[in-house]
Amino acid sequence: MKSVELKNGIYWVGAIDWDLRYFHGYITPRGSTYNAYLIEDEKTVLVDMVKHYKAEELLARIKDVADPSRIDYLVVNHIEPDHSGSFLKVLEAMPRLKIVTSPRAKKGLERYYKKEFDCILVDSGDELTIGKRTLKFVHTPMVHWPDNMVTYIPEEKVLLPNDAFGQHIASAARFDDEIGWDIAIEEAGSYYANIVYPYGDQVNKALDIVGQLPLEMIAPSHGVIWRSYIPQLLPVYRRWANNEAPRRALIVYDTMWGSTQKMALALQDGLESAGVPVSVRCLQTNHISQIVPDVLHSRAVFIGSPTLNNGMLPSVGAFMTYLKGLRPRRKLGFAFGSYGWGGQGAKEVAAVIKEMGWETPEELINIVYNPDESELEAVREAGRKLGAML
Ligand SMILES: Cc1cc2nc3c(=O)[nH]c(=O)nc-3n(C[C@H](O)[C@H](O)[C@H](O)COP(=O)(O)O)c2cc1C
Repeated sequence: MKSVELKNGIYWVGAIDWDLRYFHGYITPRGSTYNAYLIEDEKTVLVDMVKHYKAEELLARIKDVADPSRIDYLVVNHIEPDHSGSFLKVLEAMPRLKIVTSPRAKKGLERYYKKEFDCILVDSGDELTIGKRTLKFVHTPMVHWPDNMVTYIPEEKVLLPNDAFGQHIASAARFDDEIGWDIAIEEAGSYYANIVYPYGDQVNKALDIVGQLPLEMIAPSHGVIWRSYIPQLLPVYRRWANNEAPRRALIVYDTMWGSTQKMALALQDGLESAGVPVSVRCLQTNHISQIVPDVLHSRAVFIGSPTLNNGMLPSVGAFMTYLKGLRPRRKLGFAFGSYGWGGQGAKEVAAVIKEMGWETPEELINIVYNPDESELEAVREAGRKLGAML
């Protein structure tokens, strides 16, 4: 297994997970990578690791550059098992290694691996000299776990930010320009929407620091390494963190007998006639994790559910639970649906929308059984009205 030299003695030594399709509830059609980095200087440093079943691949790629037994430091930027799962095997192969991490990560490692570890604990702003180069650590708590930190190498202008700026892509390409902006940013958006979305305030704080650093390379822990598209990437991340979305609409719904679907399509019609580009996602054919990137990229979001047994459909319930946890803000939208006698489905959706603090010019549109043409026209009109407000 080969390593890839990124820059003067800095190597990618990670693992490629070609078969990964499910990542803690998130569908990953392109697979992923777990990126680890080796820095060769007077001291040899491994930054981050890989998932448990990829330990051998990590060690093989390290051996391409250095004898693992002479590695001096392991920097743990984040303890989540997709990065730390190989930790015990790494410690076994690297007996002289000293662990460099944050106090919170040390506690987390000890909980996960049921042992005490001697660590060099670093605070935000601390530096470690490894020869000609310096490693500078910046804590970025809750981007997206409490232990998160990033490592910066000022002499090389390289940032190793772990999960920030990541994307789930398995590829022979190691760099953004090898895969192209469109795929890299699409997957970065999907990653942001599914994993980082709730932490916009913390991302903004991290961007305030990162934005000041001279950057030639951002090497995250998943996907391709950013070297050509950094000037485009940082403003996009800032917009996501600020919950700024373009003038687009998303309609998400499920249906049992087609009535809520008719309403969804009438809404689409109304929005389109107001000149708003619309995505329509039925929960029978789209996984919730593939819909939330559209939430990120849409200023308006409409959610439809029929009523089943005094509540919303379970598929819509799962979507609402996921969505609420991701805390999307600055959205416009309303609930809609068809019902027979109680109408609680759309009402439950409306209650969650209210809880999320979205602007709702129409609170909800709830129609008994199969909508007739005049009712569909009212839905179309609501779409046109809201489209004009966007
Ligand atoms: C199994 C089942 C349970 C239902 N339970 C309720 C209910 O508790 N309250 C209600 O108002 N309507 C209930 N309905 C009626 C549906 O909400 C109604 O048929 C609606 O028009 C379905 O919309 P759809 O065509 O978009 O699926 C139920 C329908 C089915 C099939």
